[in-house]
Amino acid sequence: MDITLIKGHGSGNDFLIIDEITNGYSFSESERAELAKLLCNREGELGADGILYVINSKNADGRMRVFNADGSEASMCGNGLRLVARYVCELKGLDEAVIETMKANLKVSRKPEIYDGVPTYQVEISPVLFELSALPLNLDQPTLLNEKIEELSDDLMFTALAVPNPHLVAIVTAGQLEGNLQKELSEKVNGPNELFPDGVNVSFVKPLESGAIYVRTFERGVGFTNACGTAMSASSLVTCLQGLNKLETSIQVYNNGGKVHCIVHQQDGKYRIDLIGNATYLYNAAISVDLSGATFTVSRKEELSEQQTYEKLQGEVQEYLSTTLKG
Ligand SMILES: N[C@@H](CCC[C@H](N)C(=O)O)C(=O)O
Repeated sequence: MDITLIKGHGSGNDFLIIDEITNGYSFSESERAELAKLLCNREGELGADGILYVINSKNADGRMRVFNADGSEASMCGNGLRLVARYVCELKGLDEAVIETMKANLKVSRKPEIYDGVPTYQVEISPVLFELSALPLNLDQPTLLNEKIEELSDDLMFTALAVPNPHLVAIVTAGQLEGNLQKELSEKVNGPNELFPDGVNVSFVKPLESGAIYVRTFERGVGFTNACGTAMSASSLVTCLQGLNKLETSIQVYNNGGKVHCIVHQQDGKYRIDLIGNATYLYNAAISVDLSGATFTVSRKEELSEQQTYEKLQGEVQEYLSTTLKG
């Protein structure tokens, strides 16, 4: 099969965007999963954290389906939604749109550039659920709010929430960011285990200056990524719940691939988060895929220049983190 695609990233969390709206592809469910495993493999010519399928929607401007690099489907993807927001808005000539995702129709809009030359989009992260059944997390209690999980760590305090994909968040010290602690416990809860039967995205959050945090995430279905948009949103909310940040106020969220802004809203007892950040395209490509042989060839790859500007932002972020993260 012949496929055209765009490779892009949000905070260095990179995706292959495949447009099923205008290209008329009719992939089966297993083909979508197999394509994710084949094309996202970092040893191949493309490589990515996942595939974003952009599909026609009956009740929104477009629909996003997200497949992780291991072929599993996720209910939501914050960094990916910014890319799909850009794709659908540019395709349809819109400044704002509604995108259907697995569990909710979400508002997206184009925003002033966070950094000169960096296309910037705001996406809604919602619904937010604390019931452990929403992740699921098998503990004999209804919620987990800044509490220990004996099986995972003697001293870390975790909060579990679904936004609506599942997240486990711990606020940590600089020392706890070092070493293998996050990797070991993330591999445990993303392998066969009784606690999280569907796996979970695991974030370590380090408060920086007032109004700023650093978030590192081990993603379900992928491993460590440069950033995870839903994780940064969930982590911002957790810092508000713990009095480290304020509701309705922009929080600067630093990550290994850049920086986003999150604003946590509370209305009628429910939370919703605005995630604002880059939607950068790297290249357009055309490929020819043989799924039965699990091979593909790239017939065209057209690099775009946007990344050069993004790298300036990323350079500044890395410099800032090199001085603030240790404290
Ligand atoms: N990187 C994404 C989340 C992708 C899905 C996640 N790995 C899951 O399985 O829930 C983001 O930016 O939110």
